[in-house]
Amino acid sequence: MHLKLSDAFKSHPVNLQLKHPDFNSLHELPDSYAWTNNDDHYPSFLTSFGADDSVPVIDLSDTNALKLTGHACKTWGVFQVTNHGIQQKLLDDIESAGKSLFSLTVQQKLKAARSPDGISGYGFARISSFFKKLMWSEGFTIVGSPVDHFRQLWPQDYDKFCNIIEEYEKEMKMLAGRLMWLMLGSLGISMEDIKWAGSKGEFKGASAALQLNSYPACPEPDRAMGLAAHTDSTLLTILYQSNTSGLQVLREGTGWVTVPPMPGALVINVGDLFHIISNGLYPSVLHRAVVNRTQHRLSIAYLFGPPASIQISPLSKLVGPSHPPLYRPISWNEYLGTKAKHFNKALSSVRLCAPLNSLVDVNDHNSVKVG
Ligand SMILES: C=C1C[C@]23C[C@@]1(O)CC[C@H]2[C@@]12CCC[C@@](C)(C(=O)O1)[C@H]2[C@@H]3C(=O)O
Ligand SMILES: O=C(O)CCC(=O)C(=O)O
Ligand SMILES: [Fe+2]
Repeated sequence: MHLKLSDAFKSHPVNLQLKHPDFNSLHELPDSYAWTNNDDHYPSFLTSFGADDSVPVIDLSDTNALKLTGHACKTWGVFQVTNHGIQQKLLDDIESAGKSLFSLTVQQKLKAARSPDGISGYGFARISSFFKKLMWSEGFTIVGSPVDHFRQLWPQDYDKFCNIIEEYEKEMKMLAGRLMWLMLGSLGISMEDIKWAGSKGEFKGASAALQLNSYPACPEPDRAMGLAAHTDSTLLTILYQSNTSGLQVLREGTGWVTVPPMPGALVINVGDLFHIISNGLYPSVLHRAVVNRTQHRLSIAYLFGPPASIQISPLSKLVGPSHPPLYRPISWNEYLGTKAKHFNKALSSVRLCAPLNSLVDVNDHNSVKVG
């Protein structure tokens, strides 16, 4: 059966609190937003101040980009890219579209609320249901055309906003394809190994979601959580975080490392599905967003994956007698359903054999060893 990405949560509805807060009216942190280490699966005390370990930055025009990408994926599961070909004007346009959206009144935004079994629309992050405390953020997810929702938000000029989204998605899709071939190439995988990429390797049937995240300035940032620690259920994610810091990644042996915003750079996360097809060679990076006292922060994530209902599995070239497949075949839709049910245990729930020593399995985040 050919399911679309938008069908992923039909059998996993989640009822998040519909009434959304007006963050601007909150001058102190309500208890429902105050996180203690017990509320988080990955405590804050792991934050590394001034660690000299920093997320790799790769210039995509560098002749060595393939090798550098392989090393970054293997050792970090995340890297920043420069010279990626996305015009600054487009990044500015999507940022200001996001700002217009989140500055609408709560009543207006709720007209485009995501339904419990839907994928697109306004609301808290889906993973909120796994936490007792609320996150200091709001989000808007776009899968397919945003026109119906945007008509609710901006009855007069929804067209202008739809065009920006369309253009952004077109450019991101091309960049995602380029990054896929760099990441796959670094593993010795070529076009004939990925049938669903199409004869020209342009990933025509790929699915994607665009996630706009808004983190208002927060009266008590040290006790709040912008977006709780998670891995992305994607092949890869392209994140634009503009010029306000907040993104942190968990580095084994070091703790939480801030990904510093660099003008015009984009952050690339290895997602759970790439971890699966690489047969565990590339870890999907655990990350979170923290908030700050004075600045509103906006981030835009392009979540890229395979066609929603094709089965993906560890690539046959990476599997052999000494490297048995670590994961069973699964489609993106099924994986999203699994994530909706098991959250951070989703990857281990599709794992075929237990890691030899779970203390060193970087993608079993329940046992990850941090110093
Ligand atoms: C395709 C998707 C991945 C995502 C769930 C979604 O259906 C669309 C939103 C994505 C997002 C963005 C914020 C963090 C996250 C964990 C969440 O709650 O919604 C991711 C989901 C994911 O990667 O699992
Ligand atoms: O806002 C950020 O920096 C992180 C966003 C994120 O992790 C996501 O949208 O999946
Ligand atoms: Fe994420």
